Amino acid sequence: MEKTIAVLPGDGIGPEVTKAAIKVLNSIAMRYGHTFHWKHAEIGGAAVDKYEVPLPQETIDACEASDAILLGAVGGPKWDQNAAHMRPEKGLLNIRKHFDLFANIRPVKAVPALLGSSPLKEEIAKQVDMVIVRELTSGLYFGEPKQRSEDAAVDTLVYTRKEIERIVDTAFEMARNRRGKVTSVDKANVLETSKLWRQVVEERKQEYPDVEVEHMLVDSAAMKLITDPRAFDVIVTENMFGDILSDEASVITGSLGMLPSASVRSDGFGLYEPVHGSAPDIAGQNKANPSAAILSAAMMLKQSFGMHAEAGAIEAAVMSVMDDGYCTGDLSASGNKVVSTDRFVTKVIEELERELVSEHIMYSYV
Ligand SMILES: NC(=O)c1ccc[n+]([C@@H]2O[C@H](COP(=O)([O-])OP(=O)(O)OC[C@H]3O[C@@H](n4cnc5c(N)ncnc54)[C@H](O)[C@@H]3O)[C@@H](O)[C@H]2O)c1
Ligand SMILES: CC(C)[C@H](C(=O)O)[C@@H](O)C(=O)O
Ligand SMILES: [Mg+2]
Repeated sequence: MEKTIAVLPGDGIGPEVTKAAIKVLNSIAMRYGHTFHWKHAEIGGAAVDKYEVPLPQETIDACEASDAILLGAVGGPKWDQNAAHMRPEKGLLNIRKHFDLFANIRPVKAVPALLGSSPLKEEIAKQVDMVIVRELTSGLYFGEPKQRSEDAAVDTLVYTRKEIERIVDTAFEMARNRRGKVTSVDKANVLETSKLWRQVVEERKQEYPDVEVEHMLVDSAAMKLITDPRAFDVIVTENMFGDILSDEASVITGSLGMLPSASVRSDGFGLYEPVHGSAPDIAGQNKANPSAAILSAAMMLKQSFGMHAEAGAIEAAVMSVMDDGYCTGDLSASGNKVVSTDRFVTKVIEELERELVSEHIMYSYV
């Protein structure tokens, strides 16, 4: 197959982990006979510096001319004092909205070689296998009015029935292909948007009689994620709750640097990015864990291009390098050998080039 991929490295460790993902994808292209064309463009702080906007039209054009988008991370102290419309994060929010990427899929699965790095007991962490389905283009991030004066500030939480229906349907479809359980997380004891959310889940569940549904308040869900994460299969929730719960869930796997994500719309077009941020504290030091970016690239192959075997090969290669005892500094507690970002990527590519690599599908989300 021939595909064009827009690459938006962004800021901090974004360029380091994106470069790693591209190396892995080039190795896949060689092995499976695909051609990937790369269209590099700026987003976030890098775009603010060059174009004075966090999402320039040039970047939108590059993405529109591509089959999928691969993104690193945005943000950093250099731009933290910027006005809201000039913040790197605004570029990320705008690109999600522009392309209507309403479904943010964040799979969380225990990695056997990293159980020693999980803050949870091994017997709990090792059975974790869930997907967080986060609504990404509405809610508190986008609601109007959004404004600030000297003595007061306003953010607005709005959800329409249609916005809730489409994300809830995404979660039900996914649960059908997994263990058949959806946990809808809200704050229906306080928020009107959550009451509508809960009502829509109740209505939509009539179409999915084979799926078990439970409702959980977000504070209780945050507690349960740590005490009994095995109880979750598919979690569906609104934008901000999903942001918070996914960082919390990520550390069960040992590190935020492990968690990939896909942000997709109904026709399969998507943006793929690690869940983590630009990690300014380790940027430019060849220390970042590239796994989340590499596994996000695997999600792209599977979800946007239907390349299931190729995605499975990448997931297997990353796991195999960890099984062989290699990791980056964020996972030093696992007892594995700490190597640089570059060395880790070289190891992954060596695994991919070994004919024996098993094309084992680790994450189940499509
Ligand atoms: N999707 C995104 O682009 C995204 C996501 C989250 C935060 N951010 C932005 O990133 C900046 C920094 O935010 P933060 O510090 O709160 O969150 P962060 O995710 O960047 O970092 C949190 C901690 O995790 C570590 N970490 C994160 N990714 C890692 C990796 N791949 N390998 C090893 N260690 C890793 C960092 O070193 C840091 O100690 C902010 O400007 C924030 O807005 C961007
Ligand atoms: C950087 C920020 C705007 C973003 C979000 O909150 O969505 C990030 O935390 C994420 O999880 O992708
Ligand atoms: Mg986040």
